[in-house]
Amino acid sequence: MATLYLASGSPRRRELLAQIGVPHITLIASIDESALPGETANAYVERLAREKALAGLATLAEAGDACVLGADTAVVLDGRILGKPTDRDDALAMLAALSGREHEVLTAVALAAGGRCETRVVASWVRFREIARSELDAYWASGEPADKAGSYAIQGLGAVFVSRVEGSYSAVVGLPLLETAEMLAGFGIPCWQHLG
Ligand SMILES: Cc1cn([C@H]2C[C@H](O)[C@@H](COP(=O)(O)OP(=O)(O)OP(=O)(O)O)O2)c(=O)[nH]c1=O
Repeated sequence: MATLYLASGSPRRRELLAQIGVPHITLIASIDESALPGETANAYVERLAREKALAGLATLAEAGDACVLGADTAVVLDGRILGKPTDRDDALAMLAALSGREHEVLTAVALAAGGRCETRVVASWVRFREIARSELDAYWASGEPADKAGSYAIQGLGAVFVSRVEGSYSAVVGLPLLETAEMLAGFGIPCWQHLG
């Protein structure tokens, strides 16, 4: 069986892969996350996931039978990509824009091995209730928004803002587990390995 590497610094992605019983080794592969001029959100997350997987593969001295997984998540509102906030003002502006509205969450997964690289993009929709100004300040002070796309975490304190989710909950957190399991199977890597 191929050895799976996860090209990600995200603790959420490590936990999600572990949740479905897929052993892996974490790699750190840094890439430039800026969007290209005119690039759609869909094309953006797919490109970043692919670049993370390929950059991860390139760090391995001996690629052998290695398979590298890269992923990227973006929140999309009115066609605008909301990535991780640069600072407090940026986070509060994002959360105020998301307040009382529905937005799309796009997560792309890429698997690279040998000369092969496959990608999938999963779309989900999340609706927020109205958020009060005082809640925005308190939420920022919790530290949770700082490293999350769209400045919130559905799996954390941010859950109190979420009135509705349609699509893949695990994709919103950072890795669509159904689609990831299907893709891994195509590379000969099964899930539930902890069951023997
Ligand atoms: C919307 C949302 C995002 N997120 C997180 C998932 C990702 O870690 C992050 C989006 O940023 P990404 O750039 O996709 O990922 P990352 O920089 O954290 O990790 P890496 O590129 O090394 O894989 O936001 C949540 O944890 N919960 C949520 O509800």
